[in-house]
Amino acid sequence: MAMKNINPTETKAWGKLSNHFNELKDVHLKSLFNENSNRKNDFTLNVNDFEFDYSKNRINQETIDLLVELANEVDLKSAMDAYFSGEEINQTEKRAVLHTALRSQSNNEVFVDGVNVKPEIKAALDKIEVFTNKVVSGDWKGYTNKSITDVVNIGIGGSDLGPDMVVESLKFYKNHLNVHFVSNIDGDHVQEVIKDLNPETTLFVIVSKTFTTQETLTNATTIKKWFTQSASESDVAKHFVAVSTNLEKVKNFGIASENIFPMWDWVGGRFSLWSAVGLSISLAVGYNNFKELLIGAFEMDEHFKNTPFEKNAPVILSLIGIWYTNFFEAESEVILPYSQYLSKLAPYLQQAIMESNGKSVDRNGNRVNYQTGNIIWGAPGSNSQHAFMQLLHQGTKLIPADFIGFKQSLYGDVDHHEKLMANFFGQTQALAEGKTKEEAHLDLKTQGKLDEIETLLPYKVFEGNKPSTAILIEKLTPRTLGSLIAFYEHKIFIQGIIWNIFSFDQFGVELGKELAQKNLSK
Ligand SMILES: O=P(O)(O)OC[C@H]1O[C@](O)(CO)[C@@H](O)[C@@H]1O
Repeated sequence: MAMKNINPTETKAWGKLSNHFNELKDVHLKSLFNENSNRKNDFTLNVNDFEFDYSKNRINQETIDLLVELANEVDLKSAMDAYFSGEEINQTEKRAVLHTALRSQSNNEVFVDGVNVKPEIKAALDKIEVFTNKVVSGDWKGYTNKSITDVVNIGIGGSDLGPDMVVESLKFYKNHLNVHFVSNIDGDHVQEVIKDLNPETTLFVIVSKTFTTQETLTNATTIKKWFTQSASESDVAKHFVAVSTNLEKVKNFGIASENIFPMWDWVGGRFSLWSAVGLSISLAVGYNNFKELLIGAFEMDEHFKNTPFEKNAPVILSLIGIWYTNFFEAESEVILPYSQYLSKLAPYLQQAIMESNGKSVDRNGNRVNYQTGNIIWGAPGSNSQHAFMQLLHQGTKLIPADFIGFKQSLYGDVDHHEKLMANFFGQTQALAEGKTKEEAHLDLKTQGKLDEIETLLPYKVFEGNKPSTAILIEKLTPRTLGSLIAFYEHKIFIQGIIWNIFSFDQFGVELGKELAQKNLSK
């Protein structure tokens, strides 16, 4: 099953969507709700512990039908089969894209170049489990025979953002180990992290798929130098482990071969937290929780793989994203998790989404004549309400928003949680409905601001009709987090297929690296 490389704007569905857009573009969400009293139910999908409420989007049933027609016309189904079965869909790098195999809980074999990769994945997971248990239990001893208290993940991009985001998101589940992250080439970053660490009780995890990344190698070298000021070269084996595909380079760096965890070419850096790249996650929350994260992702994979497009959450929400980008000409999407634990979700998704779909050449080698990858940004609510939400409510730009909330809090404080979720729902409602001139007039009158009504009135009106999707999840657990991340990963894939671009390479990061290298050798 090969992918079809179709220019989406040349499909029949695209033409129909353009006509449909002209009919719907000025229709207010309020009238869409008035027209259909069952709209919330009609446009909500329940998937395991998730409720995807997409009713506050500027769509009607015809929009969904036409978008699904578009997905069928570009043959999304064949592309999905190619994605899950290990075909070389990353054609520019001649690689399969198999992060889904890393978390597969089924007995299905998955072949890359004729070799079933499932046994290698299982062996790597076993190694992660054994190592995690040794470190967490205190059986793994440092060079002065003390147990490990601190772990430092040294990596950048996908070798940092994913693990860092998950460790932060699952803080509630964490054990006694303190996990730190060093990524920036800025030497102040590494110094800030190591200044309070004790080399006798710290474990360093160097994560680099290629083991050639300037930032990671520079930071690792600085840290090794710092470590060997108090310990000897032979002690390195007790304190340094690495995750990489490049065994030769790791060994040259002085890492013992038994301390090397594998990575594979068929996993992209920004999709790699499910592999040993997630070692610091496993160390922070224990292997069982790491496994739960994988199971959650697998559950979303199964939903995506086996559900008709009309009821398929990643498919429907990706298509709605296309609707905004290519018809409403929205340029950005905001991610608003109503959980402080998810404060690193937006930066993580920035790499996942923008490094994947920030492309302007299609799969036939032609420059695209339509918009692709969006600008992703965001921060947790309720803080964001007191920061940038003004622009969403009354600014000139159309910014579709993903609100992510949980039915239960983790510590169980009902008062706080009720207030948090009242804000969550209040924001989506305010964005959708707005406030009319009449309503604003009445407010000013009630407030006794009679003299100022005429001057203040225009500023007090909210147009509304601002789209949002509410992703409501039972509770933040390793499992639901896994599903949430997998949901966004599939969104990236689907949108890349529709836009007819290659989502899994990242040549755009190279030129700047080359020029930095040239500057250094001047
Ligand atoms: O894991 P590595 O090979 O050090 O790469 C780190 C990151 O650098 C990038 O290649 C971009 O510069 C990312 O795609 C990747 O996640």
